[in-house]
Amino acid sequence: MTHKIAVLGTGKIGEALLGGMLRAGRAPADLLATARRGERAQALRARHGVEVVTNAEAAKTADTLILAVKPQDMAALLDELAPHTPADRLVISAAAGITTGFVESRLTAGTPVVRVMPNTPALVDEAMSVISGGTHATEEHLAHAEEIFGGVGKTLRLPEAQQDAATALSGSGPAYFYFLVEAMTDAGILLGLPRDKAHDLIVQAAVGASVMLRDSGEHPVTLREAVTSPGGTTISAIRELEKHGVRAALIAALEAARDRSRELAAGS
Ligand SMILES: NC(=O)C1=CN([C@@H]2O[C@H](COP(=O)(O)OP(=O)(O)OC[C@H]3O[C@@H](n4cnc5c(N)ncnc54)[C@H](OP(=O)(O)O)[C@@H]3O)[C@@H](O)[C@H]2O)C=CC1
Ligand SMILES: O=C(O)[C@@H]1CCC=N1
Repeated sequence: MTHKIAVLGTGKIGEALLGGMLRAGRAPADLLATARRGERAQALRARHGVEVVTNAEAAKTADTLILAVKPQDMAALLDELAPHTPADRLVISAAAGITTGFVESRLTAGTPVVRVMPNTPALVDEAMSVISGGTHATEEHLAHAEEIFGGVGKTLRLPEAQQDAATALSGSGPAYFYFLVEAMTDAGILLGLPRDKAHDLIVQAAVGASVMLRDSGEHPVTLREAVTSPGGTTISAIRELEKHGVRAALIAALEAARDRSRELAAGS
């Protein structure tokens, strides 16, 4: 029997996962999607060739349900799903803050639930997905989640207590880098470069630095020191970053993201 996977609430992250599963070789017939609006359903069918069904149909038909609605929409979705979801379905929640306990409490007792925090580089198969199991999730369920999310990048298992922190680091992480690129491109404008050239210079510096961080095995401090020539340009910039508290700002920013994830768990 083929294993059917449904994405429920196919927005930005849901569509990224859907596309990734297709690139990884799953047949469109083995995938289902759900959407709230007709035009969204139409666009998903046109772009991916998958069937777009109701949430109830997805719960009845698919073996694995990936819930990708906003945390604020999760309670309503679970209440809609509960009467149609047999306890043998694997339910994977990708929502920030939402605990496996919350999902379990709204579905049939014994339903296996896995919490996953992916990120948008799933679109280019470079996601980081952090995986935690709920009360009834077995090794087999976790391995199945790893197989799905491993198709769009790296996976890491962490205790659920660390999911809010992981959300702050890797879930939201890409946004911080885009923000830095945007700010550094503005700096290029100030220094008199055309915007498109400034953008290209910073993006390639970011790509090069990212590949070195990932592949060189060197600590970031070592890599930074190699750029920082005595009496040179880099240390003049680093002094300004330290003077303006950029390290403290980043620590505070990620702490705020972690706290927001906790608030979302509480339904606010
Ligand atoms: N964006 C990201 O980088 C990441 C997001 N996440 C998590 O993924 C989830 C979705 O985020 P994101 O993709 O950014 O948000 P989106 O708003 O793009 O996606 C959510 C989608 O769910 C749809 N939806 C809401 N309720 C229902 C319902 N009852 N039935 C069917 N579809 C429904 C929405 O429809 P409509 O279009 O009508 O609003 C929307 O298309 C969140 O919980 C977030 O925490 C996790 C990791 C990274
Ligand atoms: O901003 C958010 O809430 C979601 C979760 C992680 C990334 N985006």
